[in-house]
Amino acid sequence: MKLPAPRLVSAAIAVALLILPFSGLMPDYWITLFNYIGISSLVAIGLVLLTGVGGMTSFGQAAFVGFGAYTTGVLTVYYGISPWLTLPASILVTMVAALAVGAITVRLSGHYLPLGTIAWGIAFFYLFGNLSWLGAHDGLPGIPALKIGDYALIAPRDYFVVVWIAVVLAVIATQNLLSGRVGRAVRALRRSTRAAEAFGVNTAGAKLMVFVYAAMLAGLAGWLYAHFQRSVSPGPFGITAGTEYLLMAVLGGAGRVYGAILGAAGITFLRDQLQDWLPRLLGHTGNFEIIAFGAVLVLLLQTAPGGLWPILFGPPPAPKLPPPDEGDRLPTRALPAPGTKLLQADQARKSFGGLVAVNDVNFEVDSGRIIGLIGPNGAGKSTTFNLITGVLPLTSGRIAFEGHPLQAQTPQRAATLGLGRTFQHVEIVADMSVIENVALGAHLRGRAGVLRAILRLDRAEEALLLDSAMRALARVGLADVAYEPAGTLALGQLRLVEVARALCLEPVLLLLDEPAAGLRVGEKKALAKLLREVRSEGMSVLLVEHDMDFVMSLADRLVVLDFGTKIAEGAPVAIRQDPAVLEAYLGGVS
Ligand SMILES: Nc1ncnc2c1ncn2[C@@H]1O[C@H](COP(=O)(O)OP(=O)(O)OP(=O)(O)O)[C@@H](O)[C@H]1O
Repeated sequence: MKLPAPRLVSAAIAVALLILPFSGLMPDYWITLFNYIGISSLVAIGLVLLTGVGGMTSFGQAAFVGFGAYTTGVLTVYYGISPWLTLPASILVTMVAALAVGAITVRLSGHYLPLGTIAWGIAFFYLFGNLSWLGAHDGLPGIPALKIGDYALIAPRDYFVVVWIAVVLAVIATQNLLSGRVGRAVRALRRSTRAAEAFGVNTAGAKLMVFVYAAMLAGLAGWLYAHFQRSVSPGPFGITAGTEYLLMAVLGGAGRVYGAILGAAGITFLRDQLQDWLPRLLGHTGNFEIIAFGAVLVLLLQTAPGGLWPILFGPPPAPKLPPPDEGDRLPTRALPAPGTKLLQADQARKSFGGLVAVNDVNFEVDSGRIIGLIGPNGAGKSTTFNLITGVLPLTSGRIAFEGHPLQAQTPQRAATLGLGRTFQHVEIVADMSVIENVALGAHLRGRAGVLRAILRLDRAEEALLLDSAMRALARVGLADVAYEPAGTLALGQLRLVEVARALCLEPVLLLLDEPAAGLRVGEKKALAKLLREVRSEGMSVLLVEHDMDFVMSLADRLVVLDFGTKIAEGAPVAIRQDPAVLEAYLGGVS
């Protein structure tokens, strides 16, 4: 049986937490523990975004807590500045440090990225411990308590309010960020960087943004920690603490914001109990809880890699917003007049070492036409697609789109110019709803950035983006599965989701890589009808397809490649009779 909806449970827990510390029933010791849980939750929420959502595993987050803590420590102890004024300074210093470290770190991929975070995590720990003006390994004592007027927030009960207000604000801000246009792009990054880039997402920028956001939350945690502890020393900002924060995010559910609080509570309680019980059981003291944490992590990764939150509460709900007012639409793109020269490939060549995958190919695509790009396996069709869409650079030759040379093309620029594509091997974010996958296609048609999302000022635009996604889904006949997780759909449906996503870009040229593969007969007919419709609206289509009946019945013109070389071009009727094509591709069957 499923527990009640997360919101209900979290509301009940929140109310209980609000009442208990002030009821007199909870001893100070436990309230203190809850304060540490709150402070750790802030770091873990950042890690949810960074690691769970953005896919960047960081062991070094404790160092950013250190930046926040030492900044306020130095400013309050040496310069006597009010702690409330040092809050922005703590966050700003952490932000600057994160920008510097992140600019290098987020470029790393695979296991180099976590290794990189370990490296700077250790480096900052030793830096804090060796700078004499930071008190070296002894740290900085005498940090003042937070005060409201003359009232110092020293009692755990008082500090509880400050900590949990910060946690609630961080949860709201992070949820808001994730539910908008930028958040969708970040969520797409981990599963499909190629898809995100193909629809205009600046992946390096999005990764850096997440990195800095997570560090700022850690900086806030550091500020809270310093004024609660009223002293700072390097110990809590080292790699052990960094690993614990990561464990919190993984335990709760690395992709879920509320999971961060659950994980922080789980690990903090566990550490507290283990530090109590293990020395008694083993007869001497030591950091034995680290061994237990290691065991928990291994067990968790084997049995519940998604963490506890999804097990308890299932997948996150798909976003539903009230539809925009009648007639309210995203701005549309003006399509060129039918017959205008759109795409021109002139002696386009791509070599992979000694292999010439595309061999000085020439062809043109006019607006309002469907052009089929066909050829046997390995003929160079997908490579040609990748040259046009900026995934691969040309070795020589020229490709121009609406007069713009595409030599220094990136996938993001291709999307900006109006090139919308699907992939030969579907690139879908499986754990995101179908409608959000499709809305990713409209990324460039929205403007809302991080701040607007956090402040929830993006709702009107978000409603338009989701409305546009719903319309595209309706066009491909998948409106009824809009709110399902995309991973639950069959391959044929996923291909149609990709078509809908590409349509959501409002492309000038739609590039479809084997869209009919895996489709049933009825679905193929519906897709053919849709492609004729978009052609009549003035859109052009470049279609790579192995299903000859499908492509012959649709295309105005065919370009035939074999071993990277163009061997024929013309109307489908002529191509059917072309001896070179029959020989190379159709195997003599007309
Ligand atoms: N990144 C790469 N590195 C090296 N060789 C590659 C690369 N990508 C493609 N090739 C080679 O280039 C040639 C053309 O491949 P491409 O995928 O473009 O063919 P295709 O016509 O799309 O084939 P299919 O219909 O099987 O998808 C093949 O010989 C392939 O092995």
